[in-house]
Amino acid sequence: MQDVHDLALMLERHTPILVIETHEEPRALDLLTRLAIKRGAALQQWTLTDGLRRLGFGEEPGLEQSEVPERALLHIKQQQQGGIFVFCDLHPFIAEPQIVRLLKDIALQHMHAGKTLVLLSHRLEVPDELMRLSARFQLQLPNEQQLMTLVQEEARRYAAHSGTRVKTDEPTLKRLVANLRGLTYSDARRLIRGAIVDDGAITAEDVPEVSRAKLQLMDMDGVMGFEYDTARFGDVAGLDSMKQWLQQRQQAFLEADTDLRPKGMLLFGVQGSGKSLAAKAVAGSWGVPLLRLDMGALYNKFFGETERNLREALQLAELMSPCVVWIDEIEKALAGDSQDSGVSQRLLGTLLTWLAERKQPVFVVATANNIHALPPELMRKGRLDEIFFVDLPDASVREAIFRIHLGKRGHDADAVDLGVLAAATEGFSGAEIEQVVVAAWYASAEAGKTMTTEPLLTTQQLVAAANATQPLSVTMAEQLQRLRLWAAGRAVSAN
Ligand SMILES: Nc1ncnc2c1ncn2[C@@H]1O[C@H](COP(=O)(O)OP(=O)(O)OP(=O)(O)O)[C@@H](O)[C@H]1O
Repeated sequence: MQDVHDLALMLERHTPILVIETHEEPRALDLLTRLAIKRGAALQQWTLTDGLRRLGFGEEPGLEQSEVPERALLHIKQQQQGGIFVFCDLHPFIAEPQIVRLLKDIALQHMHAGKTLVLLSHRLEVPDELMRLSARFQLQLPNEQQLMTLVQEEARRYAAHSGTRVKTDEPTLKRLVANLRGLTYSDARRLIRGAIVDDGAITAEDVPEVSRAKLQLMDMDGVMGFEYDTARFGDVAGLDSMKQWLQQRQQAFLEADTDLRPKGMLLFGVQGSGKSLAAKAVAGSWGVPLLRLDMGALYNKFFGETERNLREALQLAELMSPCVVWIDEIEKALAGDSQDSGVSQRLLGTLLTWLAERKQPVFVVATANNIHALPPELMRKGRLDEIFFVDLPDASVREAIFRIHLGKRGHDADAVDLGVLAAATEGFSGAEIEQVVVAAWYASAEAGKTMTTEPLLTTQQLVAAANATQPLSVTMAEQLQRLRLWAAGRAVSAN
């Protein structure tokens, strides 16, 4: 097994403290036990509940019953015998000065007494004093072949238990296995089991469910969210040049080598012009998961660890690849002010480095309302592939938006005069047109005094709803003009 071999190599390099960050404690202990047996070394484990005890060669309770880590460490420091000492619950105590000193004392005995400490926790910040005495070891994650074996094992188990074979098909199985990449053995097994037991089959519906569960397991919930709600290009009226640009890149995104793969795009424009809808449509039309990165939550949830968490979120996106990562209102995180002590600058650095170095097919769709707040470094050619300006829809696109939203609510768009509606909604955004349809629906429901039967909307009702609306382009005419001026020559029109 590769892990035992790698771990043995680390011990041979005389590393006094090994740090293993994992949620798979039993697997790590099993590995250490095998290693200890192979080397004929004594193995002791400390936990908060059982104190120190011997592992691997049969248990010998009462070695040092202390649940207090200082006493266990002192015991190890004073004993003559060498060996491997695994501390499972040390993370809450690791920063305490006595603990640091004792760990250091034992580590310094490493060469002559042959004592190796292993710190095993789900997460562990090693204090600076111990940095040079320690090395991190990462348990290997299962590759696709091993994941496929796990699926087969679970399918056999289910069949033996229920007497029926698990139904699935080759493409779904492949997508499921691809979505399990990056998970530990035990987490992958749990998700596979969950996918099978509900209906005795691995179906297309299990794939997004597994992606969502995986995101939760990775503890990025809130910062990186899985969006079920994707769209298709057919749901987006207009934006033809952007759609064409994306269609030309779909194949390269899914199949090309790293250098040729498209990286992403920035969409900016007035509120409600369909930027978010377009981000959803990229994922839906390309048939890949959509992850939403909430830059605001990065700041709030992990105060003081913002860049590290952005890095982790982006690594996670690679594990979820191929996927689209949608960074909504990117200016909110990157604009920066005198108060943030350079965090936004460092976040930008982290994002740009990742964009340049990322290995997996992850397509970024960043959306922004206020382009003036964005740092010029992000706008430079080559960072993202293109910058699109989403302007207000022209008359023909307004007709198409009416058609989509009337259709969505069960109304026949051919029963109204779309030309008249387009003329009545000059300067309206897509979101405002949708609101006109919704408002007219309520008004007509009110007229018919019933909410249960679908009222038939008339052109007049829709025009009345439009006339009662003051579009943002009127109240924010100046900002819109500034956006258009900035876009000229710097961005491509998405429309
Ligand atoms: N071009 C369009 N075609 C169809 N529907 C549209 C279009 N533009 C906007 N809409 C409708 O308006 C809703 C809101 O638009 P969306 O949230 O995508 O705009 P946005 O530009 O991201 O706005 P914001 O900047 O306020 O987040 C969409 O969910 C959709 O229903």
